[in-house]
Amino acid sequence: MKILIKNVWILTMKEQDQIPFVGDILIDGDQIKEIAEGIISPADEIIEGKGMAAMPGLINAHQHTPMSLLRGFSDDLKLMNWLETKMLPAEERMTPEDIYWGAKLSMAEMIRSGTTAFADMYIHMNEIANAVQETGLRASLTRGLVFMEADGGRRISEALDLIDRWSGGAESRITTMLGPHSPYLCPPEPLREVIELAEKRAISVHMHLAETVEEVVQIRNNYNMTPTEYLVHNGMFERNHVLLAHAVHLNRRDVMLLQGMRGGVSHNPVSNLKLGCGIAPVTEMLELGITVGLGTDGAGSAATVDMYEEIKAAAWLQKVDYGDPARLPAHQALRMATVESAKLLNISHETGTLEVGKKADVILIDLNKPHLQPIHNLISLLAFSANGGDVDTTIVNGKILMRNRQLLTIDEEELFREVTERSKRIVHGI
Ligand SMILES: CSC[C@H]1O[C@@H](n2cnc3c(O)ncnc32)[C@H](O)[C@@H]1O
Ligand SMILES: [Zn+2]
Repeated sequence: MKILIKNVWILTMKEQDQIPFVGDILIDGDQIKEIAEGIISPADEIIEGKGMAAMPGLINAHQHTPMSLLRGFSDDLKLMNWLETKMLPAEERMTPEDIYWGAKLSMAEMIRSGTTAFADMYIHMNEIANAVQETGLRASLTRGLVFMEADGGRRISEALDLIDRWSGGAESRITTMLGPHSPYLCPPEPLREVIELAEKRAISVHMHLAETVEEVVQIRNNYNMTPTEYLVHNGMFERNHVLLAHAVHLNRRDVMLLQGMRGGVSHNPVSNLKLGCGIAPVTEMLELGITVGLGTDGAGSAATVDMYEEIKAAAWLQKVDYGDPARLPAHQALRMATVESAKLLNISHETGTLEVGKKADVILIDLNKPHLQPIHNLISLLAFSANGGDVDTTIVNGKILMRNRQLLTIDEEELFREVTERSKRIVHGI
């Protein structure tokens, strides 16, 4: 299948300060074949891009997709209380089919708001992989491992089963990681086992870190270390590529300990704001060369999985935290949501920028909207004025998943019917 996008504003995200230009993009199969002005080529589908902007699909570096079923069910609680009294009991009531439909609900929202790839940590990952296969998205899937319960061993076997069954699956759109949940739910011995397993099999690790003050206090009381020191002490960063979610409560020494790590940090500002967790030291990490991408966390905490909200929140938080409007400018926030997140998922050789030879993960944003005019500075508009509803077309791996805001791989009527019934049972037991 060949797709030719004509006369579109192009933002490749390849260089730091690329100036957007008007041109054409030719997609052949799953790859970008050419980016230039005036491309003449036969194509199966020609998209007139006049009045639109093309940019790399957004990459959500930390998600729990089925938690869309728990959206709006619990507000105004602190993280531990929210998790222990609301989320975990509801998750106990979720069947594998619920997980499938909840994941699909998140995927519909992601395609609609321009996300083309995401990193997911949850349970019943086989169902999520099936949903990825059907919807056409790109994903890094992780079975979350919690070791405070007796069946931690079974969960490791589930994690390995996911890896063996799905790595490279769905036309190579699926990759996998190992997911020890967090320092507070992973004691040293099983944590070290997971780290060794990850090293032996060259699998990346996806883990929550230092999300709350309470976590820092608990790890200090148990091990007389910060959560970051705890991971270093157990050998997390010696050889592994690691995707750390949150990293809100880091002291200066912690930030320095992360310098040079393979992988990096997924900043999830909306979830951190809503749960009252704090503001991550993003610009400090960036100054030390640590890769910082962007994620939403689950819709149970973030309320939406629209990455445009994260782009804005990330920038606003750094500006207000330092009292300096020059912190985290528009192009840097967009980089975090694309090329930097791709590094966290270990897929930057394939996606995260618009480049010849890379996978065709492209989104088109409709600029014919009052809030996107006039076009003085396209980068500023896309970072600070656009929202997920402005995405007109979403293409992943050369396949169109949404065109003119019509989803092509998901039946939304059926989806809404399923999630309405299922969420009632999960949340209210009816
Ligand atoms: C065992 S699968 C993943 C597990 O993580 C829980 N979760 C969702 N959001 C957060 C968060 O912000 N911090 C910590 N844990 C979170 C989710 O409910 C699943 O149980
Ligand atoms: Zn999370």
